[in-house]
Amino acid sequence: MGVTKNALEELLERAGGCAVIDGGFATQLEALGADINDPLWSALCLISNPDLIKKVHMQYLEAGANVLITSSYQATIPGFLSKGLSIDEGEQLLQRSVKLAIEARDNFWTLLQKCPKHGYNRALVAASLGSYGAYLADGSEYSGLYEPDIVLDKLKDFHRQRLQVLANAGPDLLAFEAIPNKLEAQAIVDLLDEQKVDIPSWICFSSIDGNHIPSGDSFKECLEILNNCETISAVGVNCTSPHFIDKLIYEFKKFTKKPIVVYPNSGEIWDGRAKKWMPSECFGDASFEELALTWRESGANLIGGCCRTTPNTIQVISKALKQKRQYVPATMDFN
Ligand SMILES: C[S+](C)CC[C@H](N)C(=O)O
Ligand SMILES: N[C@@H](CCS)C(=O)O
Ligand SMILES: [Zn+2]
Repeated sequence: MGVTKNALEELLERAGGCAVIDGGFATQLEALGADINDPLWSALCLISNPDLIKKVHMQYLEAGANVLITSSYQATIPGFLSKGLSIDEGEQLLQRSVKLAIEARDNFWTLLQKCPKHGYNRALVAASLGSYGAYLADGSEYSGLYEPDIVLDKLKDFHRQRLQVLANAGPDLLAFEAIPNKLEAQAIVDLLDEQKVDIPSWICFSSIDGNHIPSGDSFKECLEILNNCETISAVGVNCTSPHFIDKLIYEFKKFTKKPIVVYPNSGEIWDGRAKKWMPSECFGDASFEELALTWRESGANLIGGCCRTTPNTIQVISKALKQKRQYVPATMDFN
């Protein structure tokens, strides 16, 4: 008897073992003219310019993304309340983030039906959930250092309502992004279990030094927490320099059997106080061709880009992975 595959496993099978995620969402919003210098960051556009959100999703689909990550990274009910909105309105905006991505995916898929040999996979929609640090909007998703009173229960309280609303909005996946400490990973796992969430989810960590997550916790400790949670269908790293990715894939493979997700930023560094990207050694789009092939070879199952990457980066990744297919066993078993 075959075991039923979840949406993520099906996608990985359709994509030959390695699927493409989209790129920097906020980055492309800004490139199209949005001003997101705000505590809500990219989620501000859920209020001010939902059409632009859909346009960014469309551009990533055209570039070859198999997974769209929604605009909810920094969208929270408390964040919306501080803009003078009601809880109800906040919940509607969270739902809107999923709806916009689903509409873009469905429109794109309908258009493709006119071209029988289009070569695209139908994309999945992953509802984004940023960390408590992202909500603070002080750059602490890259330090992992929260105030001492931010204990496990407080982090669960922070994540509870948004998780419920986004899960009920009908995404294919949940994407916990740039989680900076193991306490928050534990809070998320506890909530997924308590709420009996059955949507395949991934948790990705950020890293500044390539050896630990920002708080100093080890990847081993973090993965031990995630390995026990069935809802977590993939684990990985995002918004981290491409420099560290290959080494981290090997590190992950030592400690987990779950599929591995990598979507680094360009290598630039975010100054959380100045709210600016600092010039540093960074990777241009062309370098992502070879990088993506290397990461797939090393064992990554989902590859994309995070901040400061664009649809062009994703097109480079998608083309590289399509042109140079790798041998894939008939059945993949991640258990
Ligand atoms: C991934 S960072 C660049 C997002 C923005 C940050 N949370 C802030 O608002 O400062
Ligand atoms: N999904 C978010 C991640 C920021 S680290 C974005 O791409 O804007
Ligand atoms: Zn990022």
